[in-house]
Amino acid sequence: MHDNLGMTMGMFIHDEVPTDEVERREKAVSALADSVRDLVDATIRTTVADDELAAVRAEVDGLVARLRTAQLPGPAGVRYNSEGRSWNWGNAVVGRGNAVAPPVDIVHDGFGSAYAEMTLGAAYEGPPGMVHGGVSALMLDQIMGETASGFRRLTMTGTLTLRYRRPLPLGPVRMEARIAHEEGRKITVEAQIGVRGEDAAVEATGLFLIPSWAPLAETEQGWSRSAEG
Ligand SMILES: CCCCCCCCCCCCCCCC(=O)SCCNC(=O)CCNC(=O)[C@H](O)C(C)(C)COP(=O)(O)OP(=O)(O)OC[C@H]1O[C@@H](n2cnc3c(N)ncnc32)[C@H](O)[C@@H]1OP(=O)(O)O
Repeated sequence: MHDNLGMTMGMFIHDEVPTDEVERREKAVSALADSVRDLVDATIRTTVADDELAAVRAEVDGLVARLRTAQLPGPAGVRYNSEGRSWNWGNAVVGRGNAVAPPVDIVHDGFGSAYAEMTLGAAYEGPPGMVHGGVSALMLDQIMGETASGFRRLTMTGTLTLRYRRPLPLGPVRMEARIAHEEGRKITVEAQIGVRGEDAAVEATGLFLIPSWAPLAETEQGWSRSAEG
């Protein structure tokens, strides 16, 4: 029996918020996420006394309670309006409202090719002073998925293969992805992440699939590049 695992195109939420309002809200949400990201870094690195930690915690709990006075019943989802603007503020890599996501701007330099530069700080540590291998995989999955999709079609990760060639130090990093091959609903993407100007730390190959329940191309929908699957 064919099983689409419960996911359909209908899970992308049509939300008729005017684009200028989306952009105003996005700025405000991003600014808060930036501050919360700073809070995460400070929480990891602080050496203040225990009673000061407890006092800060009480204030943070108060802030959480204020935000919860009005909130969505579940995750943010992927939304779009009929002007072609889409937004995905909860996405784990590029979500503008997600303080867990490193602040990443993926640049698409033509269909089938993309790159991004970002700084991965203390919150992304695995081996001492190094980027966690799962974080590299996460970042690569996102840029590879976006590259496969090109925001023209919906793609999902089928198989991701990673080769960790050398440890990646925390700090500024660069990743790149390009479509290597494409046949029907199957798109092979190659990518890498590393210190800019140095040999790749992690190399990746991924098979991305346009699900059988999704159209082969969605260009007529005109979704902007901030849409995510
Ligand atoms: C709307 C407008 C656009 C806007 C939108 C833009 C979005 C742009 C941003 C995206 C950026 C997101 C970046 C994060 C990307 C994730 O994180 S996606 C989340 C992780 N991945 C998943 O959850 C996928 C889970 N798996 C599934 O949902 C389903 O198994 C799949 C992958 C959709 C495939 O299901 P299906 O379409 O029903 O395919 P199926 O008929 O089973 O198989 C078709 C063919 O593919 C092969 N195949 C199936 N599964 C696999 C697999 N896992 N590996 C290898 N081959 C496979 C089959 O063997 C078969 O091959 P052939 O026999 O035809 O040769």
